[in-house]
Amino acid sequence: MSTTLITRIGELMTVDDEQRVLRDAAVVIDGDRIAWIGAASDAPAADERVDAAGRALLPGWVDSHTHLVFDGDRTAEFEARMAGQSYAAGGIAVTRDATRAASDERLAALVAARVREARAQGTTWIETKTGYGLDTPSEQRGARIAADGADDATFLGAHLVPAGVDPDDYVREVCGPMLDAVRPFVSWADVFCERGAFTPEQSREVLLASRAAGLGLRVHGNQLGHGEGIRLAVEVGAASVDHCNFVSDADLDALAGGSTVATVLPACDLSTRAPLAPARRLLDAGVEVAIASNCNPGTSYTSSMPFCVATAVLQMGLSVAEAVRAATRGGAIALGRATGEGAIGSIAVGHRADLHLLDAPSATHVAYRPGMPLTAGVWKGGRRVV
Ligand SMILES: N=CN[C@@H](CCC(=O)O)C(=O)O
Ligand SMILES: [Zn+2]
Repeated sequence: MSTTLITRIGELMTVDDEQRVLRDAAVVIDGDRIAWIGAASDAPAADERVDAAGRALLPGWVDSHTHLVFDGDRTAEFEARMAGQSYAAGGIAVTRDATRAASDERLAALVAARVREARAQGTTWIETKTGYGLDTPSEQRGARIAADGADDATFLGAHLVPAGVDPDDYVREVCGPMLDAVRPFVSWADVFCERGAFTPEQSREVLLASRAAGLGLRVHGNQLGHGEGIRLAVEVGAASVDHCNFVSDADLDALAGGSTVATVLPACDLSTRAPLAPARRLLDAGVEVAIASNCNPGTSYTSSMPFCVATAVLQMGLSVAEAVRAATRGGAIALGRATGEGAIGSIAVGHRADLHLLDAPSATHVAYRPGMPLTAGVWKGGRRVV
């Protein structure tokens, strides 16, 4: 297996247990793993040498929440929103129709193109969901395409009750034949627990059936108003509850007392003109916070993690170190992949060599120069992909 030395790193943000930041540092990649970290002056020789010339090196972004398996866009809905309308779950049906009409090949190509866009901005691990099929054959197809195109695949049959279908019948289908059909392709299940989507009771039913089928759990919760999504996520031991725009003191206590990550979605909050998720308050209460893009055609048509990190710093009150951690290690924790051999989201010996070289001397530039193309190189599993 060949080795690569990345040397003369101006700022190496490890996001490791001690949150170490090394200056004039080097990293050695061996195969798909990180084999060595230390001072550039002590670095061992390697087959290939990359001169970072003072640039910053970070873990690749871990985007733990996207919906990439779709066709069509929702420009008209976005324009209406910018003219004052509020977001409602019903728009999901527009994307469902466009997605069902697309061929398998076209959908797979769309997902691949979206993953390439994300990677070009430093994303090295990406989760994606079904949820624009909404019947058993279409959800199964979405699950297969999600599993082929992304690193983690999530079943979101409980995204919207299709018009004309009885909600209880639909929940029975999600928990029965649909779950059986997607099971070979996914390791996670998610539910949109919100007024206009699924009630807490329906959501609990879907989550418990999914857990019984061996899937890890995630919840879309408290996006459009106060409700039970966050507390339900903690109660069932979900790995993550995502959105969290409306967080009561009881929700905060539940999160602080549990192990569920609160995933905030800054680009979605801007695109829906929602109150920003209270990431500062969550961190201050000791809650593990992740940042993800929520790339989807309805509420957040971007996969730019640098944009999300910049927004978290500029608008949500996070420090650069907190935002970088949330967008790397936080996402890895939300996907159960932050520890052990081959862990992602931090730079440590034995972890996967998923790395992001910035065209800047420090990670601060991601927030200081928002919207600028600052990705100089990306390694995924030790292989240079950008
Ligand atoms: N809120 C639920 N699901 C997506 C939006 C889906 C859509 O509107 O197409 C989200 O995470 O924001
Ligand atoms: Zn989502």
